[in-house]
Amino acid sequence: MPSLEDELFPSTPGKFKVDRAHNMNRQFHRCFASTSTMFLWALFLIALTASYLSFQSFVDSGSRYFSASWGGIQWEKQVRNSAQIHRSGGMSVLARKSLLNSHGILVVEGDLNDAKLLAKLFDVVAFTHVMHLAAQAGVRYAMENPNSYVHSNIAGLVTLLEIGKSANPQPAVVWASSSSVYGLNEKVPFSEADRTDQPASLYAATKKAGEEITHTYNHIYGLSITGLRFFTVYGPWGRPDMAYFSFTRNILQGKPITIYRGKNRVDLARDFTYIDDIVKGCLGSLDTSGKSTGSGGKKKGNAPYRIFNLGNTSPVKVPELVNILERHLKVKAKRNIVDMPGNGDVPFTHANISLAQREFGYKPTTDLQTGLKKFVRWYLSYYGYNNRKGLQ
Ligand SMILES: O=C(O)[C@H]1O[C@H](OP(=O)(O)OP(=O)(O)OC[C@H]2O[C@@H](n3ccc(=O)[nH]c3=O)[C@H](O)[C@@H]2O)[C@H](O)[C@@H](O)[C@@H]1O
Repeated sequence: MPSLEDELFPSTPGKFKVDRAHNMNRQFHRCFASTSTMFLWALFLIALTASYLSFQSFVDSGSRYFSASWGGIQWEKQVRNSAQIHRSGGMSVLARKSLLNSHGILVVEGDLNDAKLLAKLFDVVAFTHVMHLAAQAGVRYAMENPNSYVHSNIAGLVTLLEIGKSANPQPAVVWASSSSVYGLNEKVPFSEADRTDQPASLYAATKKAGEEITHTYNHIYGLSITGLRFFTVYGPWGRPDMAYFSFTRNILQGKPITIYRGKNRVDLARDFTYIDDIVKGCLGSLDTSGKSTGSGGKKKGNAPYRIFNLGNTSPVKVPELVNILERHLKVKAKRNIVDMPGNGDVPFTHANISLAQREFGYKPTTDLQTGLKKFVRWYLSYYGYNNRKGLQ
């Protein structure tokens, strides 16, 4: 009898360490920020994979992480209906699984490495765009489970690109790269043309490899490619492994938090970017993605190959992040300050977003103070802390 862990996680090595306290009887929610923008494309959102998503939140302890099977006339009909191109106006929602379902958007639970499933989906629907957000994410976990990064971020990406290049019509592909590709780059703020040949972690190296691999599919097959370098995304429904999330949990539970400090005791800093701003960047990328030129694996002309930074352009030091959380939670953190271990972390990130601003008007509007307030409000309500006195 497979253990609950096996039930919850796929066959791939990509086991993301989920805090089981979050798991127990939590409804499976695949979550994205909601947006009022209308999707005018038959969009294939690859938000499920053998490992965790950038915006993955909680998995129901009772349900299977992957649906047992797919296919058949009824299933194909559901996929087709769900991918119908709607006329403009109205609301298309990227949010929780149940909400997606209530808007007639079918969520197909499957493994990014399942080439048969992806081929079937493209056989059933002529997708015009793919928004590929699935990955084994996380800088530090790569040292514990390196194969899961290769499996999802390299093999999984190639599986998707192979299906995309053979599709007719070929979709335009927008996918999640990472600010971590800048690695040990010291020129700030980071611009897309800066050095990215010194990744500091295996995770960053697989994202950099993804940029090179997608370039070959653009060059050989005419796939339109847009890579988005996300800068430390945070917000409601986020990832429990990330600092802002795990710090909130520990502060509320009275447990200590570990704050890494760089060389010469310098504070680390990140260009934290709120999820709603990231979603606007994703939508802007889809709107302007340009068409793939090939079909059935044959290139018929040059197709766009683009890379954009999606950041907030104002890095904040990690200790300041903790100060803001303490203010919103009205609880003092138990700080344990240690020198940054050699775990692939970089001292700072800082995005130059002028390219995305020029190309599709990307403009982040949520500062960290405001974004963390929204996150804390969501966290307290989702985990039922609301009845605590004195907490907002
Ligand atoms: O920008 C990105 O592309 C990356 O952003 C995050 O990576 P990271 O910035 O390391 O985010 P956190 O893990 O939340 O760490 C934020 C900061 O807190 C620090 N930290 C983290 C954990 C901890 O226990 N203590 C601590 O001080 C980290 O060194 C870092 O400076 C995501 O985890 C990556 O998946 C993503 O690719």
